[in-house]
Amino acid sequence: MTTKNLISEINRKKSFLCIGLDVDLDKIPKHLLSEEDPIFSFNKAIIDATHHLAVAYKPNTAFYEAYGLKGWRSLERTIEYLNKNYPEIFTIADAKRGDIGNTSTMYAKAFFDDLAFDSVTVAPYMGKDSIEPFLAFENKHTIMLALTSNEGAFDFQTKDVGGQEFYKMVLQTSTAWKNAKNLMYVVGATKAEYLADIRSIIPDSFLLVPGVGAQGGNLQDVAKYGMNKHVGLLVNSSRGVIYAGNDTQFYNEAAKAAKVLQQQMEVILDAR
Ligand SMILES: O=C(O)c1cc(=O)[nH]c(=O)n1[C@@H]1O[C@H](COP(=O)(O)O)[C@@H](O)[C@H]1O
Repeated sequence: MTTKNLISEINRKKSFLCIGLDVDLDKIPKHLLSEEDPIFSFNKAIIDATHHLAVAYKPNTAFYEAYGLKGWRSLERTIEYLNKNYPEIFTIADAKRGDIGNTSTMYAKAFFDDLAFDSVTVAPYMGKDSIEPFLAFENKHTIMLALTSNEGAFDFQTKDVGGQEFYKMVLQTSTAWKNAKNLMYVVGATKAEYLADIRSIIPDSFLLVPGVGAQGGNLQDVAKYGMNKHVGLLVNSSRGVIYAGNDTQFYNEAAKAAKVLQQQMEVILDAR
């Protein structure tokens, strides 16, 4: 999907919501466990109930890899279902990959060619030659960790390196990489106050902002400091949406939770 299409979907749906499909068999409603593929059944119900409220879905691959071959099959069925039934939705494989060049190329093929995701998350620690293989894919997006939502973000990312914080150096450096136009960045919603500085380095890039909901990030602050002229934000909530209910009508509860976020986003977008 092109960035242009993503922006027009955001404006059409009045939403920049991304729903995280982080499916844990211990947390899904018990009646689904007797189904042939409980994870896919859960995802399908959530997607069908919320697709009009969200512009993106983000399965975190850990939650699928944890169940081995069966889990990977559930991931494959989920992305196939999204691409076939809701092609206007932006899809994110949250896999946090990145390795030496030839290995990164294989990771990129796995998520862009084989599974046909629109984007994949990557970790920047190994530098330029670990990320450029992802950027070589046309109309695919590589979402690089910049300033993460967790406590450990302060271990390295905010450390001073030659007069500036490390995450700023990462952002600045990445803008010179080949096909940098295909980069988006992850900034945790719990770090909203950093967004103004981040925008001064990458004014036009899309940001994936997880951490609203279960981690306590504030949507209004994220929008205040992080929104650009094209909106430029995808705000993710996983547990706060998908586990809003736990009975046979769980998908209706998820839709209600998604609607609350979408309505807040609509107010923010209308006030621009
Ligand atoms: O890359 C991510 O998506 C990510 C980066 C980050 O800094 N913090 C973060 O929580 N995430 C992911 O975003 C999702 C957050 O889930 P909830 O806290 O349940 O909304 C999980 O899949 C995390 O792995």
